[in-house]
Amino acid sequence: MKQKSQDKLKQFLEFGKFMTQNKDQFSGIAQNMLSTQQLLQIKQKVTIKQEIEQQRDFIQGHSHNIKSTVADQISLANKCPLEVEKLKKIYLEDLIVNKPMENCVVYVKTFCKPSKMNAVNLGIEDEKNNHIHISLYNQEKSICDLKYLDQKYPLNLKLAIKNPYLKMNAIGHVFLRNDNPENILFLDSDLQQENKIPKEFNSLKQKGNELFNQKQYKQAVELYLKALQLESTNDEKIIANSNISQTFICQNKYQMAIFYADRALELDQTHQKSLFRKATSLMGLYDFEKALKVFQLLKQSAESQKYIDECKYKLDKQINGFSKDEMTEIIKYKQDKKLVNFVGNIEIRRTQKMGRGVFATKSIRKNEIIAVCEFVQAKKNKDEMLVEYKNTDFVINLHTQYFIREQIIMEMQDNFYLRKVLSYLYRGEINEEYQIPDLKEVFVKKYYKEGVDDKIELTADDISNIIYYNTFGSENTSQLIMLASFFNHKKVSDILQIGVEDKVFIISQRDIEKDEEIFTSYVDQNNKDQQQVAQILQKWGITEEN
Ligand SMILES: C[S@@+](CC[C@H](N)C(=O)[O-])C[C@H]1O[C@@H](n2cnc3c(N)ncnc32)[C@H](O)[C@@H]1O
Repeated sequence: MKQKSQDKLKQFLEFGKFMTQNKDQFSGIAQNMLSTQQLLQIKQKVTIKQEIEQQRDFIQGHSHNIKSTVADQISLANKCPLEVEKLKKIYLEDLIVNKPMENCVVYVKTFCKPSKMNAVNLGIEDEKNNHIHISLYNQEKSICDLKYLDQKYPLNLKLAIKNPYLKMNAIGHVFLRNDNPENILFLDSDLQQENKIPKEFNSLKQKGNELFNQKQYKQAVELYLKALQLESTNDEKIIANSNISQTFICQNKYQMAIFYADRALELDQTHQKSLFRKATSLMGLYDFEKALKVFQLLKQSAESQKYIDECKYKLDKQINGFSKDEMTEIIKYKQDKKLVNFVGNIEIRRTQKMGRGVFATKSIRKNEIIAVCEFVQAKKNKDEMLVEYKNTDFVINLHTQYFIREQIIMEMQDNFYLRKVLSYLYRGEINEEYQIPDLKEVFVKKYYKEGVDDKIELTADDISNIIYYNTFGSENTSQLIMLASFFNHKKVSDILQIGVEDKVFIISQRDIEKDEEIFTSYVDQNNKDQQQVAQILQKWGITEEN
């Protein structure tokens, strides 16, 4: 394990040098800012997982010496008593090192399998995605029987930790320590909750609604689906489908919301809530034209009129064009919700001379939102810079490139989707037979073919190449906008890219005909230094500008 991380560090350093030697490569545009908090959380989670896995490997290697005793029979006796509700609820980030937090409780769930040395070691996360290692002392008398531990501490086991104590040990390792088993309360794991599920439609619906109100959407959907499996009446089916639709709206999963609203509407095409939910979802997908038609099916009321007016306004703007400022405003309007991925009327096709490119499948109007997709970004953070790269501002930019790579490698370990998207970019760059991804499947549905896609592997070198050819950077930030990487270069860009939160909006800057190729510009459009522009483009293999 140690060797592995040393190798990784070596690769990073080599990559940094490579970046410095090729610094002209990395000019371009970048506007958005994203905190490094996300990266640190991922790093933390991966590190804890690795530590605990290492211990488990060790235990497995010595299992012939280890026996569990009768005292270790599984017991979930210390179920959560009510008194915990009187304690102050805090999060992992509120803890102070070496100070027991009296009369407080932190709610967490496990995210990896347990191990045991002197204490039982668990990786836990709270509702804010903070992760930490916890050591439970005095829980088990015997040493370590992994089968037993796995049963007692399953994944996603919910725990309430009373009077949590964050400890720093002699070598600076910070972890939660618990010596008193009574302070660890086993709440229900998802598995145990199964047994409590009611068997009758109304109770299922009611329980689903309760979970919905607590924003436990996934669990609520499960109950509504269970209710649908019963021999329910049409009215009941309508309610359950419509409620599922609403649950997906709350998660900004509009395609799914439409699917379930439609199932309710198949049984009653005038069901008001389902019509409303479908129309709202279509708005969420920026399909104002269809949304308007559905809103117009609602019974007339002041409220439905309000939605119709809003929808008409947006449709009119979509047809007649937004100014850049208006567009930014509209996008901001969505900021209070979590943004979703969207792919409009575009697809990837082969070009004559430039490998793959992005083409319009229908005519696209000026200022239309062509796509919304996530991106990976690193921003300058002086504290985290490596000493060797501290000298010039330019090098800071190189560091962000380097940092992105680190971030991607960390994220890829758990994020299959990211691996898949990157594999399309990478193979596109090296293979004659460029792969043609279905953008909707990859970016919106995040579709996955078991047995085929799970073989995707990318080495650190592959990632370096992807970043080398696809990342844009400025002095402060570097971005890898995966979907945007399929656009070829032209002097004057056809598109505008606006970053909002963790997404980039790709917006047309002119009317585009069906079947036309859509281009972006790889260089800063304000750069008047022709020689420099030519040099930058040459490195992309572009000698003549179209
Ligand atoms: C970000 S990728 C664009 C997608 C790429 N065509 C593909 O199939 O993966 C950049 C690469 O596309 C090619 N390319 C883009 N614009 C070009 C242009 N105007 N002329 C020639 N090649 C171009 C170059 O090979 C460049 O390195």
